[in-house]
Amino acid sequence: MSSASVLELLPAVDVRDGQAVRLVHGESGTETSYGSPLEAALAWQRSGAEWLHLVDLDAAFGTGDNRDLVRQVTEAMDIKVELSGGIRDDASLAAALATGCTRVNLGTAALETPEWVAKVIAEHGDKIAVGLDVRGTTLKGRGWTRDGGDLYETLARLDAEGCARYVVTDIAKDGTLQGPNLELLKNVCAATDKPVVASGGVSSLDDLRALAGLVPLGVEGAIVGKALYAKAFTLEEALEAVAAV
Ligand SMILES: O=C(O)c1ccccc1NCC(=O)[C@H](O)[C@H](O)COP(=O)(O)O
Repeated sequence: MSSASVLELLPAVDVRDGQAVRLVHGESGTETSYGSPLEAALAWQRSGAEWLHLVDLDAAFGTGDNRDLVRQVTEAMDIKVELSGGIRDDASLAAALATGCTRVNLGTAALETPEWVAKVIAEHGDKIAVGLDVRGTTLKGRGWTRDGGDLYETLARLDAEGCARYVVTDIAKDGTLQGPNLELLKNVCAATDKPVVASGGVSSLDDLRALAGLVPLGVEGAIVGKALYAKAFTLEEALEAVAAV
């Protein structure tokens, strides 16, 4: 479990075809574009973010990659960066870690090549997080398009392998501004002692306060995407709201 008492906020920059975008339910083709990923990342940094959640959606979907741009954005940051999307083998992991990011988030690999994931967890420790992206309790890989087994069975296996942290996304909520799935997060926290980063659905400062209320259970951080781009609140307001809980 995390020792931090204030919920960490990770503003998201999801990159598709060189642009910062947000998707609905993570579905390819539902993109709303928000311009330059570097400008977006710098704006979150200026607003006081301590973390950036940076996703290469093309790498996740297998429609190419934005590797050079992702490296450029990561190198421009003075803050911690969590990299996600298409990190599935030695080459993509080496490229991700070479950007100087703080940690990477593995998704599909944890479902399809568990032996490799166990090996890199053993090698890299808390530089590796695993994304548990679910519909109901079924995990999804390959850009959230393919079933990948049961959430709790996979969580038990990864815990036994020493996985340091989980990024938990309810795909039904992602990009919808419908609020996070607090029940799912509580259930995951009850099933593991490792810190959990919540992702998907944040719509308001009250959602963030509710997530901050789960810090004692093991929720360490929250990824915020659409709500910031849609200007539901500012990052400054969000940081203030979670600091007051
Ligand atoms: O993270 C991935 O690898 C990924 C793969 C395929 C589709 C989406 C993916 N990530 C999306 C995110 O991490 C979002 O930025 C995050 O869940 C924010 O959601 P929201 O606040 O609801 O916009």
